[in-house]
Amino acid sequence: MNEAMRTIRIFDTTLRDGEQAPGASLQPEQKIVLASKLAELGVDVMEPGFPVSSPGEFAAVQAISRELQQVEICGFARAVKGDIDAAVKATQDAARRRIHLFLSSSDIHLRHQLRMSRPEVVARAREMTAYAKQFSDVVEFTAMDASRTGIDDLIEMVEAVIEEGATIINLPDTVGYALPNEYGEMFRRVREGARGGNTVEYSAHCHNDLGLAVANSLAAIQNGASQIEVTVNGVGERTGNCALEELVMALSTRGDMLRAETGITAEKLYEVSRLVSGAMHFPIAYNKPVVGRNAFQHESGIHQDGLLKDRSTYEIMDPEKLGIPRSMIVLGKHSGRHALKDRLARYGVELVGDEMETLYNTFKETADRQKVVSDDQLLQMVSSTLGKPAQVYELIEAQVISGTGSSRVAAVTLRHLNDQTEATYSSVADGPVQAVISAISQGISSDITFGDLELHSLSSGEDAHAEAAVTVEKAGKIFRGTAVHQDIVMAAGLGYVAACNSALMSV
Ligand SMILES: CC(=O)SCCNC(=O)CCNC(=O)[C@H](O)C(C)(C)COP(=O)(O)OP(=O)(O)OC[C@H]1O[C@@H](n2cnc3c(N)ncnc32)[C@H](O)[C@@H]1OP(=O)(O)O
Ligand SMILES: CC(C)C(=O)C(=O)O
Repeated sequence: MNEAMRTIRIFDTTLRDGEQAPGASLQPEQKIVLASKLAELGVDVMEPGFPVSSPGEFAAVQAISRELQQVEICGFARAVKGDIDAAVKATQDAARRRIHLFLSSSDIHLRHQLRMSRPEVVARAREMTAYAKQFSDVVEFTAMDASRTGIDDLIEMVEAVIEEGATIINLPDTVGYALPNEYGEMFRRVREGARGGNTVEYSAHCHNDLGLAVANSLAAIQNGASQIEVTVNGVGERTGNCALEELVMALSTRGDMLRAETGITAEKLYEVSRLVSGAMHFPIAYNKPVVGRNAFQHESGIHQDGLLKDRSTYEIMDPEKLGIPRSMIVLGKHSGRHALKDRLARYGVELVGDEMETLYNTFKETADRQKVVSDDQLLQMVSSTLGKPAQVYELIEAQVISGTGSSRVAAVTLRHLNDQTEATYSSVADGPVQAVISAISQGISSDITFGDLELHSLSSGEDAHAEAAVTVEKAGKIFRGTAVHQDIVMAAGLGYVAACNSALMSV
């Protein structure tokens, strides 16, 4: 018989440990917006900051405690009265709150950072836990650097804080050093070996220095942890923390083996990931699990063929269930005829026999010279194969006047391929890309609205090329267009026109 499913509590520390990543600092107003999105996502506990660390941090934790009554709020503190007082005060108005205090347990930290003896540290842990307990029934105690602590020393500290009323014991892998079997074993030994060890809840908090944060968190779950501390996109100190989206999807995808689930609404994962990335100005790696651009995109013909026959051949999760717009096929030099035919069919184009072979050969020659082939380029190839236009709009020219003043002036020329007319449009905006997009919009059907633009550099150096991916919306549906150009403004304009062509020609 299958083991019963356990529910794992998600403790989100994006706004505390996540924000400790160099360059990730957020303003209190940004924290408030992100906190409400995290609450919608369904996190169980939220650590919105470190109240004693600055007036802004205190204000953010206080505002979030007041506004988000549906989530348990955590006040973070060193084993110092002043820190606990600040955490208590900042979380005063939360509907449910906990005090989270931490103190190092490893010899390395005791000797080199705290410069305290073990008896002194254990006494401090006791005293501060008892102090925090006066203010909150729920007290989480973290033995910092637990994974590099001798097991007897760790058990001694855990027993002391349990006696003083700690209700949750967090055993972090502070420096991302542990291996999954060691980390899991530590939880088992503390749980079974500490006096009162079976009366408290256990939490894992893992860092990703060796790329093991998620694996270690799963090992902790398999050894009794019922709370996992995570951050969106895995942001955090150094190489970051256990990524919320990766842990959640590992549990949901491999629930058959892990027998544990969370209360996270998977459909919101992608949106929250993008919001955090935007607010922190931290781009998401293309190959990042779950939310990275390539997580559900395929360029190889054999994979594309399998996916078109049945997506389970090469995908273990459904991107649409994660709120990720599906665009699984990317055309490039590794693509085959099945993928080409599928893409053409989206535009109502069907080529057979020699025409298909001609297009395929042109496609491969072009693809050999560049990273990816955009839809716009493909449709141009179709036009030359058939000897007649296959797109609705073509961007003939785009010019922008930039300068030190506050506005940019753009002029674009569009050709309407059905009747071969050309027209020029102009616009003024704050930035050059905005000016070009706005000028193009004037010549495009009014039922298409601009959605989003992502610009990336595909290479570095003087001949660097920009890749633009643009989305537009028509009748509630999203369409995407991509373009590559040495001129960043042209790349954006061509990508926009490609997206509009997709919207107009899509069947
Ligand atoms: C693994 C983690 O993520 S731990 C959290 C790390 N996060 C942060 O540090 C972000 C916010 N920090 C800050 O704003 C500041 O460091 C503050 C306000 C907390 C402290 O600032 P300062 O008082 O100027 O101290 P500073 O940061 O230079 O040094 C840390 C001090 O805390 C002590 N300390 C470190 N951890 C603890 C702890 N858990 N309990 C008690 N004291 C501690 C250190 O030993 C050192 O003490 P010392 O001054 O006696 O040598
Ligand atoms: C203090 C704890 C929670 C921590 O952030 C760590 O050990 O990395």
